Amino acid sequence: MGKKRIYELAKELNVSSKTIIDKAQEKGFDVKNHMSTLGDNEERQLRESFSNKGSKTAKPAAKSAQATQAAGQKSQSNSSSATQRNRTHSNGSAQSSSQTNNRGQNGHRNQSSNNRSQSNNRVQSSENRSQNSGNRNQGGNRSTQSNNRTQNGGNRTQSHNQANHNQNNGNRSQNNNRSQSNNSNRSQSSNNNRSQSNNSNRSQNNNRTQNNSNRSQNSNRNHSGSGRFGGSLNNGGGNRNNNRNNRNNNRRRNNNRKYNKKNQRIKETNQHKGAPERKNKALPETLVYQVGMNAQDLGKLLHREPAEIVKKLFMLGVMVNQNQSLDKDTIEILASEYGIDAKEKVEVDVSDIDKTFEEEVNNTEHLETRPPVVTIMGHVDHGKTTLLDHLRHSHITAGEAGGITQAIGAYQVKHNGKTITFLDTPGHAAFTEMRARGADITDITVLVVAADDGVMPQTVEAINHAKAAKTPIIVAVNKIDKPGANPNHVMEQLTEYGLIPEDWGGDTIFVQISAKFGKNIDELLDMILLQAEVMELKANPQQNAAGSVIEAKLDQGRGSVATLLIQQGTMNVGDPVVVGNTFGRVRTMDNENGKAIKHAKPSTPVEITGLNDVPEAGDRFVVFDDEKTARAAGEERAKNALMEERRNKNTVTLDNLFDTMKEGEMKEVDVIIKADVQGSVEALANSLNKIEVEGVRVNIIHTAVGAINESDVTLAEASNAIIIGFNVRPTPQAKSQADQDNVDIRLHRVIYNAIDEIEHAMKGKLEPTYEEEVIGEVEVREIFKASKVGTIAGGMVTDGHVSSDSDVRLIRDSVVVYEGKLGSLKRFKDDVTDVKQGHELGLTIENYNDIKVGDVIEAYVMKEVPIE
Ligand SMILES: Nc1nc2c(ncn2[C@@H]2O[C@H](COP(=O)(O)OP(=O)(O)OP(=O)(O)O)[C@@H](O)[C@H]2O)c(=O)[nH]1
Repeated sequence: MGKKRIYELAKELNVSSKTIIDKAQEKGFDVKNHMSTLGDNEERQLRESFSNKGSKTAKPAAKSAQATQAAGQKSQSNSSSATQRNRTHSNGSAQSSSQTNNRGQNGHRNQSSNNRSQSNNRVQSSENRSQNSGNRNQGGNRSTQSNNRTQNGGNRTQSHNQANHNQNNGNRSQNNNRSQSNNSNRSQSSNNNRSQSNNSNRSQNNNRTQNNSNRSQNSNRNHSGSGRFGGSLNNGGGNRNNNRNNRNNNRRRNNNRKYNKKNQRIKETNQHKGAPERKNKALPETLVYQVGMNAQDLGKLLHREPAEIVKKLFMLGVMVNQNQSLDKDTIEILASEYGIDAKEKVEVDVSDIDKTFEEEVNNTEHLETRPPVVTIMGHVDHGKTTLLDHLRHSHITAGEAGGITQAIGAYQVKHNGKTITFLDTPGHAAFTEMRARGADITDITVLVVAADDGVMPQTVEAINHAKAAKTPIIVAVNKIDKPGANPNHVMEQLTEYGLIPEDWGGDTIFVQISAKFGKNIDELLDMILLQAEVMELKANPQQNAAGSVIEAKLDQGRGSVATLLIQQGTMNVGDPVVVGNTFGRVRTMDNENGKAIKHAKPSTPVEITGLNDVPEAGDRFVVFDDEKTARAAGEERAKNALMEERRNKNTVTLDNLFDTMKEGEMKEVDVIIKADVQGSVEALANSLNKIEVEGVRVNIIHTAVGAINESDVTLAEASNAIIIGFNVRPTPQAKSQADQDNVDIRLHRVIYNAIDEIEHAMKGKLEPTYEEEVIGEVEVREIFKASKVGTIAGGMVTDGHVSSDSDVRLIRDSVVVYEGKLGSLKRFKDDVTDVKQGHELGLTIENYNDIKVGDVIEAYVMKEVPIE
């Protein structure tokens, strides 16, 4: 026997799945939902705990049976009029009643071979339905049920119970249940027939009893057409309806018979085999479904006729046609009826290429070692371009405008038979900008520091940017050929930033080079490869390509041209690709030397054409299996405007810091400190490091002396950091960039305030401070009373102005009499938003009428106080 599922046990025990789940969890069983399975021991324990409850649940049934008896006796004399009342409800409720009954029977056809216990189960299930899930019938039937119970239940229930007493005392409560259910059947049908048929058929087959009930409905309804209400209703129509009802009922009766026969068959089959018979094609092992599928869809997946699915659902108590959408629970129960597992197929949002990208990048199959991707960073003129130039044996420096690297490029060099990919960025800002757009493409950072110049501000920024990106740093101490070169001094300086040479007990690789003369360049490449080896950089060349845009432009002749770095998979000419918000097919693909290639493996930079628009640097790209999907995804993304998304991106600010921390998204609050002098930077950093709140700590990712610049804002945006400015201000460009990117800049003049503010924000106590600002004064010169609006003060603005959203203070003889809000503000008869000094006005004060001539009304607003 297979393991029992929660819902199956729930059905058997006549309790909700949730009750079982709760109980199971209470007992420490590992169950999650109604589909969870139970071990034999667990099942036994649960049964035991519910067997106690079972006797409790039987009580109300017994009670209601008693009530039935009593009521039945009481209302016997009224039975004919009550019958009429029922009839008025007849049509709709009769239908649902027959449905209910059938459902109940079929749903439990497998549970027992004993007729009596079948009927018990049936009763239980119909009760379940009326209590828990079958809201469908409740409203319409309730009144008729009670009436019927009153009329019919008495006699039959009595005799029935007596019989049960004689037969089996243990079943008493169940039998009572049954009589209840029969009563409710009866509610929609007639008494006489039912009582006859029930009496004669009950012991044999309850299905038939229902059919009899249906039949009896017809006779009653016909009766009613010509009976008490016949005259007042449309007689002819009534007959027509009755005939139709007869037909319907006959059909239903036939159906019921058919189903009953079928049920009997299935019941027998199931009793023997325990699992439904498999027809024609084998069932799939798992039903991979989507919520909302209908019987037709499921039929295709299960290799079964939709009609069979509908029937099966019908037996499970779900009345649907082939086209009706089904919910998750129904589909899962259906699958378990077929004895197979069900798994929901989650709708893939093709336009969410970030998700696809992550999946592709995190794929761990067929992994092969890939070349490292290296970014060279450093202070201006320290020799980045010269180094790359030497590596590529070309002469970029000579052709560069102003000698400053202008474009982002990417190149591959071969060393000892291995490949290294170099990204040439115009500084750390671009590097961080790429990161801000989600393109974490650098594996290793080479920090170039001129030995004659030493550590400069941008060297420090570069270190912090690389650290924030969590890439290992290899220091290339450059220009060692120069007379004033002092590599040791550079090494000393860098220890302050945590970059300690291996010789000195640290773990940072230092290489002393001369980019200009090519000294120790091979050693540098060796070290890069060594670092790469330690990092075990791998990718799967067998899957669809995914990666990032290094740069892109519109070329007059070739259209959109994009330099891409392939981070995963292999890109082929002809591949359908979505790049950022654009899409296309790879028409041509060149390597960094301008040579056309057909395939490109991970870590390869390529230049492609074929996109329908120009993507942005830092955008991600994903190759799709077919062009149709790529187009759909690209168009969808274009529609959603990626830029818009970025703007709405939830950046961390002090205002939302606490909430973000609460959501468990944060373990560290990243902070950038800029101050006027180094002493303040250190004092602030030390104090902030000491703040400890609920396991969250402050992490200072960058500190420097000087104004807050664009690079700081970019770093803050990429790292979700807050910038604290101490005695410094942001540059205008940095300010507008921060506004645009929602980067929180906090400016302070007192260290204590800065610390206090961060601490309060971390504790969720940060509240804006408001200050009252008096904006104007009005002298009341006249009073008007209006029944609807109350007292209207006519007067003159003697100072400042009054605006319609002002708060007001009524002052009489220099004493504040009332404070409240302005109700209305008028000039002559018009509502206005503002009245200036020297102008007359009319005003009311909300909820205050005791205004007098000579009063002074002071208007004020509450202003948020900017943080010091
Ligand atoms: N003597 C000497 N000069 C070097 C060396 N490396 C670079 N230079 C010189 O330093 C100057 C600046 O070099 P670049 O390579 O343009 O420096 P960069 O870091 O790329 O500068 P930006 O592109 O402005 O960020 C050039 O005149 C180079 O010739 C070196 O190893 N030795």
